[in-house]
Amino acid sequence: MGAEGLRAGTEMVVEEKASEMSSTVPKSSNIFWHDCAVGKADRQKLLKQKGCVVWITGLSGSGKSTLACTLGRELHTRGKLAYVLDGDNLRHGLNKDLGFKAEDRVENIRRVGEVAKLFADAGLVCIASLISPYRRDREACRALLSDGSFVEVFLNMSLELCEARDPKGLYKLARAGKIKGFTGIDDPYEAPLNCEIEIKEVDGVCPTPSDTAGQVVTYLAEKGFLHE
Ligand SMILES: Nc1ncnc2c1ncn2[C@@H]1O[C@H](COP(=O)(O)OS(=O)(=O)O)[C@@H](OP(=O)(O)O)[C@H]1O
Ligand SMILES: Nc1ncnc2c1ncn2[C@@H]1O[C@H](COP(=O)(O)OP(=O)(O)O)[C@@H](O)[C@H]1O
Repeated sequence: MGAEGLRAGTEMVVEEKASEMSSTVPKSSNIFWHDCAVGKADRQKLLKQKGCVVWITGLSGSGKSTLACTLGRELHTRGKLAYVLDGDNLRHGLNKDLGFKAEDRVENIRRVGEVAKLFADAGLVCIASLISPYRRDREACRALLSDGSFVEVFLNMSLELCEARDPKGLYKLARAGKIKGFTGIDDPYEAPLNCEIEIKEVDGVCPTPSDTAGQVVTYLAEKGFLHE
């Protein structure tokens, strides 16, 4: 095969691989996918686990960060490598240029979805905890992962409960009109329609973080993510 034929063939493979790996068509042209000799399967073998994303969604105060950390610790104790991507924390760095208007939230979720996908590709259990209020954006993150490796956990706590907790005093500020566009008050939260795990209050009592983390660990184990 001449140099031209080889180049065309290589570009075709590169385009196929890139479209498999990326969510959107890149803006830049003349970019090429470069594969490495060590792949996801090799990393999973090394770690004795399978990469996946546990995506925790819910209102502010619903317990996302608490669950993310409890789950992270539980997996660590079991010798499984996990990493928490917390919305609040990421807004101090990667997403510090973003606010809370709709388009910023969309971009926030898109970026975290892509980062989570990289962590899963690295072979880790990536725990993402963000309000992620728009269904479409969560579904777009789900679509980035291969079948079954996006596990959506919905902390379905009532606004009343979250507002009563109000650990940061943000609901109080939102009610006083000092924060505009606060999720659940004057900005929407779209509940998942088909999440893998839904956590609800039972007789007004919320399951403990430890019980919920246990439920997620059981799910991950049953689906085969905690062994190679
Ligand atoms: N307007 C408004 N609406 C909702 N939340 C607000 C807002 N302003 C600040 N905060 C604080 O930001 C945290 C949510 O960040 P996220 O990145 O998870 O939000 S989102 O997914 O982009 O909607 C959220 O943290 P959590 O309480 O842990 O959910 C709040 O502390
Ligand atoms: N399962 C739970 N039961 C009782 N209180 C909880 C539970 N999970 C979290 N909390 C408390 O609720 C508040 C909000 O939790 P947090 O994890 O910060 O929520 P979010 O990240 O969704 O804003 C905190 O004071 C936390 O200690």
